[in-house]
Amino acid sequence: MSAAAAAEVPLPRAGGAWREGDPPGRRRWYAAPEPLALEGGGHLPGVRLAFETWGRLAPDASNAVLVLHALTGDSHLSGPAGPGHPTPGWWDALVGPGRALDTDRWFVVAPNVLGGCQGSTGPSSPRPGGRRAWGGAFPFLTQRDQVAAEAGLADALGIGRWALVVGGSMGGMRALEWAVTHPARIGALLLLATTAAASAEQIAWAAVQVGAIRADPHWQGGDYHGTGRVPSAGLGLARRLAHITYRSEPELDARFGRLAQGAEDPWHGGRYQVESYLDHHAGKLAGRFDAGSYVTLTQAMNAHEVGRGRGGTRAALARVTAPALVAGVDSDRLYPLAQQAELAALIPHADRVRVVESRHGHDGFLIETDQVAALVRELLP
Ligand SMILES: CC(=O)SCCNC(=O)CCNC(=O)[C@H](O)C(C)(C)COP(=O)(O)OP(=O)(O)OC[C@H]1O[C@@H](n2cnc3c(N)ncnc32)[C@H](O)[C@@H]1OP(=O)(O)O
Ligand SMILES: N[C@@H](CCO)C(=O)O
Repeated sequence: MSAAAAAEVPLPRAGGAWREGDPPGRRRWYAAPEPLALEGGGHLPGVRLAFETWGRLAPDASNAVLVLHALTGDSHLSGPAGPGHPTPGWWDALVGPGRALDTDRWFVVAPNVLGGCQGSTGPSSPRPGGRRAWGGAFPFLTQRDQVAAEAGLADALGIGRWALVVGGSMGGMRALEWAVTHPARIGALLLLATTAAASAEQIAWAAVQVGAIRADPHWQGGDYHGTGRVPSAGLGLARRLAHITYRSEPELDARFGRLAQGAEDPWHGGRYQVESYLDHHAGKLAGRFDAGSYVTLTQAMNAHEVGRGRGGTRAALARVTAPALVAGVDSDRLYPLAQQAELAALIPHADRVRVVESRHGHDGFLIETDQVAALVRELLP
């Protein structure tokens, strides 16, 4: 740990004596001691990552598990909603005594991604040296930049090697980058519903979402923070479109079919149930997420290509030394199983691709916690 980091933010140390009496899941911050050198050029000063932990770090720091969230997730992996946590933990069923990530045994760390808006530095954060938010001046980030920031957090926590790194979707992209960039720091790897590189179709869906946000007159080139006008209509449209891709056609049909929402009449300005459902998800996201972060993170996902500058996908994946499991969701139309099959085939110590059975599509990796727990238990017996 650098002296500068230690001086800025009180951080836990290996040894297990720290944080007696602190409730698990309390959000903390890591402040990077130096500006972060970015893959696309330039530096990002003042990097902070919000993170939460559960369990206790062993004296030799050998029991740490890193969990990396997806696009609109956060550091609140486990625990109830409360102050600072508008929603309950998004993988609560996996974390706790006796659960797959058994907190009597494992020290679980969940950071909020760099570029996000749930405590980590992102477009809505104050720009160092000024009083305004970064807004549209926030730099372009890649998954590698985000992992570089997370590596700084690991260093500061005294964690040289993770017993397991696990992530789904965008979190899976970062888990993969961890395993390729820092193979010696990974004891085991679990990749869920993710890919070696964003595909043309994934970029296409994402581009329409970014376009919807930028078309909102309140976007103002990303410089809307503090103006009282927020591009929530654009963000809501982006979420509606994204949410369709996160679920499966049979699920939507079985749940909503052609039914009208309550007493509404779709022939006379009313909505179908499925429209109301999308409106609900749009409103929820607009209430908890920053549009600038949505754009930054979406662009970083589009840039994801593990083979870039490493001689291609095959050569990059050959760097992974950890035993790995790669799983996809059978009904996922956004990250189809072929992408996970490719990863499983090319990662040297990966088992055959595993299939999470779910009618829920891509979101199955968040919903089918029993099946995900079984995969975690294979890697952390
Ligand atoms: C719970 C969280 O939001 S976790 C917070 C952090 N967020 C993340 O980590 C992002 C990942 N999470 C997500 O993307 C989603 O929230 C998921 C995947 C967890 C949701 O999955 P599911 O549990 O299957 O929820 P589902 O898509 O069925 O939506 C349920 C909601 O739709 C609402 N809904 C269902 N039908 C309709 C309808 N016809 N009209 C309006 N609303 C409807 C329900 O009332 C429910 O509302 P609530 O979530 O406010 O209680
Ligand atoms: N529903 C997930 C999907 C992204 O993988 C999220 O909002 O993060």
